[in-house]
Amino acid sequence: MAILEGEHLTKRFGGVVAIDDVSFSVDEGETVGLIGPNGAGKSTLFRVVSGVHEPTEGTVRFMGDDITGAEPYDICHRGLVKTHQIVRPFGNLTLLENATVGAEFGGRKHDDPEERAYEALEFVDLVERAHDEPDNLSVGELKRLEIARVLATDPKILLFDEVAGGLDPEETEEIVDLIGDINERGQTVFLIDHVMRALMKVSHRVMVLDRGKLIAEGTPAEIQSNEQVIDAYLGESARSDSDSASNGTSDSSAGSESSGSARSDAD
Ligand SMILES: Nc1ncnc2c1ncn2[C@@H]1O[C@H](COP(=O)(O)OP(=O)(O)OP(=O)(O)O)[C@@H](O)[C@H]1O
Repeated sequence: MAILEGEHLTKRFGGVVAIDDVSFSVDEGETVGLIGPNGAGKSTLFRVVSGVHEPTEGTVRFMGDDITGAEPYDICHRGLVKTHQIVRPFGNLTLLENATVGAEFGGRKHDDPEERAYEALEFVDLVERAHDEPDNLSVGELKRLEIARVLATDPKILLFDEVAGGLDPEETEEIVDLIGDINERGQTVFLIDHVMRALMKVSHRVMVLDRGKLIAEGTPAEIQSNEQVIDAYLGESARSDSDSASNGTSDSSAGSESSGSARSDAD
C-alpha cells in the first residue's frame, strides 16, 4: 500500500521550474532512494512533500489523505518528518533536550516526550551523551542526533536529505546500518544522497530526477545500468563498474565518482 504519493507535482520559483510534473509513490515499509545531479530538484521535492513549500501544481497524499499545502507541523503530527540537510541543533540545549523538542513537536500521543527522546538517543547510540551539548559532537554524531530528533516524533515515514553527506566511510557505514535498522522495525524511508554506495546499499528502489523531471526508477541494479541515468548523473565509470561487475570483477553495489556529482563513499 502506498504511504506517500505525489501526483503531477510542479514547483516553480519565478522562472525556475524546480520540479516539473513529478508523479511517484512510496509503499509502506519500503526504503526508496532519490538521486540526481545538483539542482535536479530533489530537496525541493522533499520540501513540497513535507510542507515547507506549497506546490505550484499537483497533489501530495499521505496514507491516502490529501495533505497538499498542509503546514509542516501538521504533516509531522500525521507521521511524516524530514531531516535537515544542514544540521543545526540548539547549541544551548543538551542532546536529550534537543531530542525532546522533536518529541514534543511530533505531538502524537506522547505520554512522556522525554522518555521517547531517550529511546531515540538510545537507538542512535548517543544515550551516554544525553546530558552533553551538541558543540562537543563530531559530524557523524551530529547526524545521528538529527536522526534521533526525527525519530522522537514517532514517524511512519522518514525523509533523509543527504544524511550521509560529509561523513567518513566508517561514519557512513554506521548511518547505513542505522537506516537499515529503522526500516527493519517497520518505518518507511525516503532518502536523498550523493553517496552512491550508501544509497544503493540501503534502497529497495531508486528514483532519478534530472532537471525537475523523474527520468527513471527501478532497483539499484537497474538504475546503475540505465544508460540515461549514467549519462545524466552516474557518469562513465558507472558503465565500466557495471560491465566489470557482470564479468565478476567488481563490486556492483558500488557507486562511482563522476562529473554529475555522484560520490563513492571514499569522500
Ligand atoms: N527557495 C528557492 N528559491 C528559488 N530557487 C530555488 C529555491 N529552492 C531551490 N531553487 C532552485 O530550484 C532548483 C532545484 O534545487 P534543489 O535544491 O531542489 O536541487 P537538488 O537536486 O536538491 O540539488 P543538490 O543536490 O545540490 O542539493 C535549482 O535551480 C535551485 O536553484
